[in-house]
Amino acid sequence: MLTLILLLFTILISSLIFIFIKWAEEKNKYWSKRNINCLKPKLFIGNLYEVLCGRKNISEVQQDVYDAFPNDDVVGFYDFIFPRLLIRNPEWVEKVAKNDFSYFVDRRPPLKHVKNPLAVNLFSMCGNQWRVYRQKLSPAFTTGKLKYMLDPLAECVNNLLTLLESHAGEEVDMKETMELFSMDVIGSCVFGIDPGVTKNPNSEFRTIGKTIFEFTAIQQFRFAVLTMLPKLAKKLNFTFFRPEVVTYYCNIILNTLEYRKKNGIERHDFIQMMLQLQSKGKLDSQSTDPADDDLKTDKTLEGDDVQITDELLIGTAFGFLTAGFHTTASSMTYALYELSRNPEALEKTKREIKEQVAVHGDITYDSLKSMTYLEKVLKEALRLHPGSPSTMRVCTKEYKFPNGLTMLPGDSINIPIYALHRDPNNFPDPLSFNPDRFDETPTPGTYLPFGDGPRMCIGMRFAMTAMKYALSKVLLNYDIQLGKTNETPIRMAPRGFLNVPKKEVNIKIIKV
Ligand code: HEM
Repeated sequence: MLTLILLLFTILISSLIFIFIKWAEEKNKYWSKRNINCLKPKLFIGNLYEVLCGRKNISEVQQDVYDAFPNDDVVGFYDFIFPRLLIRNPEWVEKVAKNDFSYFVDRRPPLKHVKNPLAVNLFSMCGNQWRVYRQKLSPAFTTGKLKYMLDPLAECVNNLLTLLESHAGEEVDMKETMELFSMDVIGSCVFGIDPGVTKNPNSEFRTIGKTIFEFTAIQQFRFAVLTMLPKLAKKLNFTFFRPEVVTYYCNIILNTLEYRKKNGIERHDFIQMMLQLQSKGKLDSQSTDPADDDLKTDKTLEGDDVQITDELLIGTAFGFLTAGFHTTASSMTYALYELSRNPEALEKTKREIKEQVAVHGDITYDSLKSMTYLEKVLKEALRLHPGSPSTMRVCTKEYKFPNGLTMLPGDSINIPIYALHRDPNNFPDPLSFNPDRFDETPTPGTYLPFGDGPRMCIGMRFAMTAMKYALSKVLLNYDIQLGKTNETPIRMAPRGFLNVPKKEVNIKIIKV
């Protein structure tokens, strides 16, 4: 009897495993059935094998797929079991991100099974809710508002200079230093507190913040379950962020909100603007500056509304932290790294900064605006090392590409930013650092460090201002030389969603 039960049990388990494997094999035929080229995916992990075993970063893996089919407009990619259409043709990139945006409004399908205040933010919002909230939030990022943001930024830059002062004449790990600076900026300008991260790298804001971005094997497993089996994830009470992280950031915002409301305190930062949004329903000042044109949104939605709850404010601030921290830190690190390897570009940048300081008396908002070469240096650093490997869109209504290829609601699209930036058809001699290539505007759909279209990075202007401000102050005070102990070329950390240097990036700083 026991033998029979064991036999039946073995047959049952084997059949289940067989069905599961057949199901996964079927998933891996998605692109071949649609006659779209792709590199052979592995069972359950798709094209992510080299990422999961730590050999390559997701940008490099997507570039391999992109480069494998140089004559195709699109190629197939498998993110675990999920098929994504990777777009190679820049005109089609423009269609998805900009011209036919109404078919591709969302970044991902709605996160129906996620119950977590930190998940409610602009990045993950969908449809009309996203449109309305983006429209409400956009004025916070206009040129006019950013000018005021220089006050809290100045404090962070001073702390950075104090930190560098104590290491003058030495090799400094810029990866670590810029991460500290970037955390200070988010703490001060977004959360409205003085996180003291540059002064004390072991502060709670930094140590807890660091865990958000750790992509350990357990995190990878949780992420895989959350994305592939969201219902099971809910049953198992899985969240992407650990409960103590959620509690910590919720408390900071709630305490700041309460303190400001109670004491009538006002400060030039994002939390203040979000408080205004909560009390008045909108932010004052609609910008007429043409530089703010990309922030213009859909006016027809002015009648609709999104309730600005405390939960939404918490999610927004946390969203700014996750979207802005690593991207800003690594862009500055890469800019300094490239400048330290390119003495001519470094000299030109330093000369421009000195000239502008002579004209304006100091580093001001207007002097930063006039630093056009520094801007090109940052643009070129962002071309070679974009913070984000790619960006996503999901098809929300049936759509046909010019060759007749049909996208169905739910089909997922990937715009491979890194691969597009390194394609010699888009940028000749793509691996060389040449800021002057930005004397001409890149072909639309080829250069997207901040994404493109109505859903592009809302923090772009803030990030550029913060980076220009800090870099100009650093280069006004220091000469820089590439450290002797770096790996060349520096490699990207293989795990995680963003392009971050794998190891330290040492640069010698010499006081001038
Ligand atoms: C160098 C720094 C940064 C880079 C390279 C960067 C890059 C990006 C990219 C590629 C996207 C996706 C855009 C798309 O899908 O078309 C994005 C979205 C976003 N970024 Fe940034 N970002 C940076 C800094 C920041 C900062 C400092 C903030 C906040 C203060 C921020 C907030 C956001 C938000 C909220 C979104 C989602 C926008 C939406 O869906 O409407 N980013 N960013």
